[in-house]
Amino acid sequence: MTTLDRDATVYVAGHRGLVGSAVWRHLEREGFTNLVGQSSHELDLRDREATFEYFAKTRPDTVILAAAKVGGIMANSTAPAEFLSDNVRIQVNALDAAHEFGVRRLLFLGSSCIYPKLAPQPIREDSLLTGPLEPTNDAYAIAKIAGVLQVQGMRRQYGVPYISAMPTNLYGPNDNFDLRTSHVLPAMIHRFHEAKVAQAESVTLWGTGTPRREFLHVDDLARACLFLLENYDDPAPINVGVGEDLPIKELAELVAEIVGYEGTLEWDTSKPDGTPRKLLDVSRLHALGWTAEIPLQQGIRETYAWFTASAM
Ligand SMILES: NC(=O)C1=CN([C@@H]2O[C@H](COP(=O)(O)OP(=O)(O)OC[C@H]3O[C@@H](n4cnc5c(N)ncnc54)[C@H](OP(=O)(O)O)[C@@H]3O)[C@@H](O)[C@H]2O)C=CC1
Ligand SMILES: C[C@H]1O[C@H](OP(=O)(O)OP(=O)(O)OC[C@H]2O[C@@H](n3cnc4c(=O)[nH]c(N)nc43)[C@H](O)[C@@H]2O)[C@@H](O)[C@@H](O)C1=O
Repeated sequence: MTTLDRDATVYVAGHRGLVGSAVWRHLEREGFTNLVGQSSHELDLRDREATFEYFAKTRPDTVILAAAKVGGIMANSTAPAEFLSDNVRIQVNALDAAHEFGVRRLLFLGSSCIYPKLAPQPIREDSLLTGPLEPTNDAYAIAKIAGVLQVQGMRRQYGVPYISAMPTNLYGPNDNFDLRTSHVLPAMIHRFHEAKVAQAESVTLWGTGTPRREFLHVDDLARACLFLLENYDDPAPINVGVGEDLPIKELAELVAEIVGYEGTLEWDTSKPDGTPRKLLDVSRLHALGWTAEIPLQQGIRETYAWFTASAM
């Protein structure tokens, strides 16, 4: 157990995004006084020289690497070259700069999609690299796997206590609600809200509705990030999830009820389903003493309230 110095410089890379903004809020609540962040316009982490200059100037003590090119199933499957290239460049530059400028603690965020498409459920950390990937996000997964391996390599070669966490599907305030590029939960909130306002008779969702997914509120993830930085120091990536999943069809019914949409659901089966199931085994995290706290229904209610307030 290492208690992070509340006055040390902590760089939250991606601090305006879903995860980075939640991490920032949590660290502020926990008394951190010297948080730093840059928008992608101020610092494009794909630019190696600019990244090294920023680290040289800022000299962070701790880094949470939540900057990435991120998107839902369609964004991933239609722009694989960008998902691979952007993410490899962002993480290689940030990790190299962290080592060069003496960052003491670093958390790299991967994703549950790095595991094989048909991994035994719930998915244990040691399933990594045991089978073929899900084709709709294989490019992104390969980039993230490279990040996990770089962190492991840096630990072995330089002896730095850097770690990797693998969150399950996330949701919450500051998510991307764009109907083409978002993940399923923000897409459903947006679609059902629009349909309620327009009094539409039906809403069309993607795929068959049969795949199962697990959803973690981003405020829970933010708590887990600090917890891991203070309590976890191992080369193996660690899963972060709730330990429960549900079919997309049931999620749709739940979101429709919360939003107050009473029309029917249609399924566009020309759109991809993705992996049939992605439930993380969270027993290692539970054994360390951390569990998720925000129930799905409450989290969706709060996210819907945030969505309507921010759309005003
Ligand atoms: N959302 C999810 O369901 C999941 C996310 N994760 C992981 O969590 C991390 C954060 O994801 P999330 O918060 O959802 O994503 P968001 O898209 O909400 O945020 C991504 C952030 O990265 C920044 N960013 C993107 N490209 C660059 C760049 N070239 N240079 C500098 N900054 C950049 C963006 O900055 P700006 O806003 O200034 O443009 C933004 O703040 C990622 O590593 C992702 O893989 C893992 C599992 C699930
Ligand atoms: C976090 C994770 O997220 C992605 O993987 P995913 O879980 O498959 O992504 P998703 O949230 O977009 O979809 C989940 C399920 O939901 C169905 N679905 C229904 N209707 C809509 C809909 O309207 N939009 C979306 N996006 N999906 C829909 C959709 O067909 C699929 O069956 C990867 O990018 C991966 O890289 C990654 O890291």
